[in-house]
Amino acid sequence: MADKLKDKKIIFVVGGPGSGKGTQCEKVVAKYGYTHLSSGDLLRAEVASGSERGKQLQAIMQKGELVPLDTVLDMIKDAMIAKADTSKGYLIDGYPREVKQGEEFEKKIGAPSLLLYIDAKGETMVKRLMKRGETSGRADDNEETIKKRLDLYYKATEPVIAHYESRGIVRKIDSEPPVDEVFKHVAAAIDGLK
Ligand SMILES: Nc1nc2c(ncn2[C@@H]2O[C@H](COP(=O)(O)OP(=O)(O)OP(=O)(O)O)[C@@H](O)[C@H]2O)c(=O)[nH]1
Ligand SMILES: O=c1ccn([C@@H]2O[C@H](COP(=O)(O)OP(=O)(O)O)[C@@H](O)[C@H]2O)c(=O)[nH]1
Ligand SMILES: [Mg+2]
Repeated sequence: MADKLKDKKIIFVVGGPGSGKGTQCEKVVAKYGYTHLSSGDLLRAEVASGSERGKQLQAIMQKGELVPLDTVLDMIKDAMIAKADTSKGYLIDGYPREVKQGEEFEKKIGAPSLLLYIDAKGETMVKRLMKRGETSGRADDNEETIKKRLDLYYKATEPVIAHYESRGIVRKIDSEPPVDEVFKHVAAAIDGLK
């Protein structure tokens, strides 16, 4: 039941591949006890399960393309409901990827109170992902797929930020500095919520 999700705080965390969304979300969990749901992690868990659906997802992700909207939204919704009794709020990391995804999320679940826009330069993101790729085991942390993810980010995801800007809920965070420095700004944005 989506009723369970009424009145929960929702924070969208949007930024390019390797901008540091996951890193900052972990720190928010530690300080504020929000529930962290990374759409990419949910998809990778489905791939790891070896299911038929997982095999289809893997092919899409390997190419750096977007998985169909309903698939991701259903996964996020299920994960949110599973945590609803203990959660005071949710960090939705890596979602929405395109304006339509955000609209569907709001229809089925609810409106976000804040959008954290984690912003790094393209060359920084590429460098970080190439480095992460040395140990991450992620099939998409390779030069060719990184380039595609970055292109798709600029094309499909950046318009999401403009879409929410008019509502006054976007906080842009520069993620070029060291992690703890960046987190100070993230924390200030969340403190401003109450
Ligand atoms: N200097 C600096 N490096 C960072 C910061 N955040 C992350 N990094 C580095 O960048 C890499 C990518 O960070 P992630 O948090 O995995 O990035 P992400 O945005 O979740 O990336 P995807 O999972 O690909 O969407 C990490 O392995 C860190 O080494 C930051 O705030 N400052
Ligand atoms: O809402 C989403 C989130 C992720 N993905 C897929 O999952 C991959 C990894 O997403 P993640 O957020 O983990 O990493 P990023 O691409 O931001 O580096 C993407 O390239 C997409 O193929 C998707 O299709 N829809
Ligand atoms: Mg991530």
